[in-house]
Amino acid sequence: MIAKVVVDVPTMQTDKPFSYLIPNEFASLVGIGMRVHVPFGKSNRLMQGFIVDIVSITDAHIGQDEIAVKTLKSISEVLDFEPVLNDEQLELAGAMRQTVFAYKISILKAMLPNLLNSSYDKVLTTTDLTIANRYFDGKKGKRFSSLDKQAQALMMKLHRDGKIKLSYIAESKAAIKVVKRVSLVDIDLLNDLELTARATKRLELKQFLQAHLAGDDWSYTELVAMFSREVIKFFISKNILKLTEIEVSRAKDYFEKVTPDDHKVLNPEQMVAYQAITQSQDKTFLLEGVTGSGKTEIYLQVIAHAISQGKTAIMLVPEISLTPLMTNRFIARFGDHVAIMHSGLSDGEKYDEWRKIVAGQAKVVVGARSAIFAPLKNIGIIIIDEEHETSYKQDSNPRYHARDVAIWRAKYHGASLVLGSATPSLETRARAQKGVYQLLRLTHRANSDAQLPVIKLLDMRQHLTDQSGSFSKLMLDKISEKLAKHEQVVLMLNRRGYSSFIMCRDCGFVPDCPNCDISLTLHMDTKTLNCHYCGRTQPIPYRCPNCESSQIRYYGSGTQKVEAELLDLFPDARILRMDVDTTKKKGAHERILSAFGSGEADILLGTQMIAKGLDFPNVTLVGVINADTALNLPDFRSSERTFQLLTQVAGRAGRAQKKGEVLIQTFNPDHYAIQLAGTQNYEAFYKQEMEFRRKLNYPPYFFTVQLVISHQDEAVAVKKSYEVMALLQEQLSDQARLLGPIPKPISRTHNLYHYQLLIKYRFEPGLEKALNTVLDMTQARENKALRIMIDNEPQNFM
Ligand SMILES: Nc1ncnc2c1ncn2[C@@H]1O[C@H](COP(=O)(O)OP(=O)(O)OP(=O)(O)O)[C@@H](O)[C@H]1O
Ligand SMILES: [Zn+2]
Repeated sequence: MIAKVVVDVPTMQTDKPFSYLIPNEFASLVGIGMRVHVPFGKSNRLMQGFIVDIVSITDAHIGQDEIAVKTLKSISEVLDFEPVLNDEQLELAGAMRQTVFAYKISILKAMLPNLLNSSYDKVLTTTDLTIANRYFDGKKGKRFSSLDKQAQALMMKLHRDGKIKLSYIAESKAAIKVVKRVSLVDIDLLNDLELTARATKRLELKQFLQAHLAGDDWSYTELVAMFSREVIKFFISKNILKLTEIEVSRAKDYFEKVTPDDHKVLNPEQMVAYQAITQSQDKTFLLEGVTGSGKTEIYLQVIAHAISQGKTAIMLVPEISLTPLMTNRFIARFGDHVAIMHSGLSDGEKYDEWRKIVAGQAKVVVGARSAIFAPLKNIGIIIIDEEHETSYKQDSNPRYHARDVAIWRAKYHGASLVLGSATPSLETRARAQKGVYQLLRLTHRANSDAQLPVIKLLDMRQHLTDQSGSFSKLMLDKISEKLAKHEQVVLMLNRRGYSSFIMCRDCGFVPDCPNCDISLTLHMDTKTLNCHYCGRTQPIPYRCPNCESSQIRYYGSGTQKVEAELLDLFPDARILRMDVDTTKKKGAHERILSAFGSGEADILLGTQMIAKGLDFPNVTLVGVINADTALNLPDFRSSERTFQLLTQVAGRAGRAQKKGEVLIQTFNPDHYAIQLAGTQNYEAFYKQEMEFRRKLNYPPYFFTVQLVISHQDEAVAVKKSYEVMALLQEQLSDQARLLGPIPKPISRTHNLYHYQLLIKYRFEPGLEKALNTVLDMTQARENKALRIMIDNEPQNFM
C-alpha cells in the first residue's frame, strides 16, 4: 500500500502529496488523516506530514515518469492511533486551497490544536505494566520515537486489540493533566504487614489505611504530604497500595462554578427569528438586531433546539468578547456539553477541549475564529455573532475568513448558518438584500424596560474653548452627574499609551521607530517610547536628539493620559483602564470586567476593547472621547468601521431599566458615518455607504485581492512589485482592475519596505492561476529575501 503524504514544508513544490510505502507492520494501523514521520529530501530528514490518501500500489500514480515502486521511501513512524483530521476537514482544506492562497500544509495545520503541530517527545504509557514489561525492558513510560519500528507497530496493535490499555499517549507532558491517586489493593496484606516500632511513619500510614477503609482511593499528593514519599513507595512495593494516574480535564472546576440558567420567554420579534431558523435546514440567515435586542438569547435557544434533534452546534464570537461573562451564558444553559476554545487557553487546555470534541462529548463549541474548524460531527447550526468583526479574518497565513469556512461547513452538514450583528458588514447585508441570505430583524431592545440610548454629538471645533484637556465641559458635567447618582460610566478612546507622539518645539523633530516608518508612542507607566508595530522600546529623551533643546512636548492623548486627567478631575472616582497594556497578563481582561460589573469601579476607560458584548445594567453614560480616530485612515472601510464602532459602544448604555445617554466628541460632526451612528440608523448608513462603494467599484460590488511585496531594500521591493504587476496584467482579463503598486500606508515595518497592489474584479477566470504563479515567484533563488503576501478579500489596509 502507498500513503499519499502532505509534508510540513510550505513551498509550491511540496504543495502536493508525496507517495510513501506503508511498511507491512503498519499496514493495519495507518489511516487517512493520521500524522506520520517520513524521510524527506536528499538528506532524508524526518519531517512530519499528514496522510491524505491511501491507495494500492497498482492504482498509485507515482510521478509522471513512473518511478519504480521499490525506489519509494517508507513511512518511518505513525504518530497517531486515531486520525487527527477527518474526511470533512481534508475536503475542506482542498476547497480552501483554491481561495486562500496558502499552501495546503498551513491550512491543514490551522485546523489542529497547536500541540499536534509542534515537535515533541512522544510518551507512551501503559496502565497494564505486566504486558508492557514483557515487551519493553521493564520501563513504564517509553518515548514513542525511541521504540523500534516493530515494537511501535506491536504496541499499537495490542492497543487496537484491547490487549493492553494505554493510559495516555501524550504529545508532551503538558498535553494532558493527570492526577495521581493511590488505592488500597489488598487489605489482608495490609493487616499482615509487620512493622518495627521505630518505623513510626509506616505505622501511622498502616493505621490510617485501616481506619479509612471506606474511602477507596486517596490523592497521592495529599498522602505524600502526610506520610512522605518513601513510606508510600514502600507500601506500593509491598503490593498493598497501587498508584494510578487519572486524566482530568483542566476546565472542570470552571464548569462547576456556573449556576444553571433557564431559557427566557422570547418576545414576538425574537420568536419570529427563532422559528424561521429552527424550521429551516441548509439556509443562511442574517440576524440584524439592534444592540441589546436579545440576539444571544436566540442563539442559546436555537442551539438548544439543535441539541434536542441530536445535533451539534458551533458558536463563534470575537476573541475579545470571549470572556467568562459570555461563555458562562452558554455553560449555564448547556453545562459540560460545552467546549470552549480561545487564545487565552494554554496549549494543553486547548488540546483538552479538542479531544473532548473528537470524543463526541462536546455538543456545543463556543470559540473565536479557529473554532470554526472544530471537528464536530452532525452539525445542526453554526452561529457567528458580531459577524462584521475583522477578527474573523486571520491576518497571517492561511488568511481565511471564518465566515467562508462556516458557509462551506454548513452546506456540508446541511446545517443552518446564522450571521448576527447590530451593524452587519456591507458584504453580508448586500447578500441579504439579494436574497442569498434570509434577513431577520430585531428592532428594539429585548428587555421591555430598556430603550435605545439618546445620543448627542459634541462638535469639538466649538468646544475647543471650554475644553479642559481631552474633555468638553458637557462631557465633564455628565460624568459628575452620573457619579453623584452612583451610576456607571464607560469612556472610549481608541488610542493606547500616553501621547501619540512627542515633538521638539524648537526644531520639530519627532522620534520615530528605526525599524518602522511610524512615530513612537509615549508610555508613562514604563517611561518609554514604544513602537506599536514591532514592539521596540526606548527611553524618553529629555533633550531633543536633534537640536539639544529641552522644549519637548507631548501631543495627542492616549488612554494613559486620559486616565491621569480623570484622576485629577474626579479624585474620588474609582477608575479602571482597559487596553492592550493593562490586559497583557492572563485573566486580566476578565478581572477588569468583573470588577466593573460588580460595581467596584465607577468609570471604565478603554480602547475599542470595551465596545462589545458588555451587558451591565448600571451603565447609563457612554462617552466617546474622539470618534475620528478611524475615520481618516486610508482604507475604503473607514466609514463602515467608524459607524460600527460607535454604534456598538453606544449600545453599552441603558441596557436595563435606567435610561442610557451617549456623548460622542468629534471634529467631523457632519460626516455621514458619525451622523448616522448618532441616530443608530444602520439601514440608512447601509444605503449611503453602498452608494459610495458602487461609485468607486469597491466591495460588495467588486471583489478584491491585495498583494503586498516586501523587501529590506526599497528598490528591490519596487522592482519586484512591477514584475508582479506585469505578470498579473498578462494573465488577468481586461475587466479586472489593477491598482498600484503604491507604498503601504505604513510603508516600512520590521525593517521591511512594503508595496501593495490591489486587484478589483467581478468575475475573473484567470485569477487562481495568476495568483498561484505569483505565489511561486518566491521560490526562485534570487527572490529568497522577498516576501509576497496574497490576501483574498483583505480586511485591513494598514
Ligand atoms: N426574551 C427576553 N426577555 C427578557 N429579557 C431578555 C430577553 N432576551 C434577552 N433579554 C435580556 O436582554 C439583555 C440583552 O440581551 P442580549 O445580550 O442577548 O442582546 P444582544 O442583542 O446579544 O446584545 P449586543 O449585541 O448589544 O451585545 C440581556 O440582559 C438579556 O438577558
Ligand atoms: Zn517598529
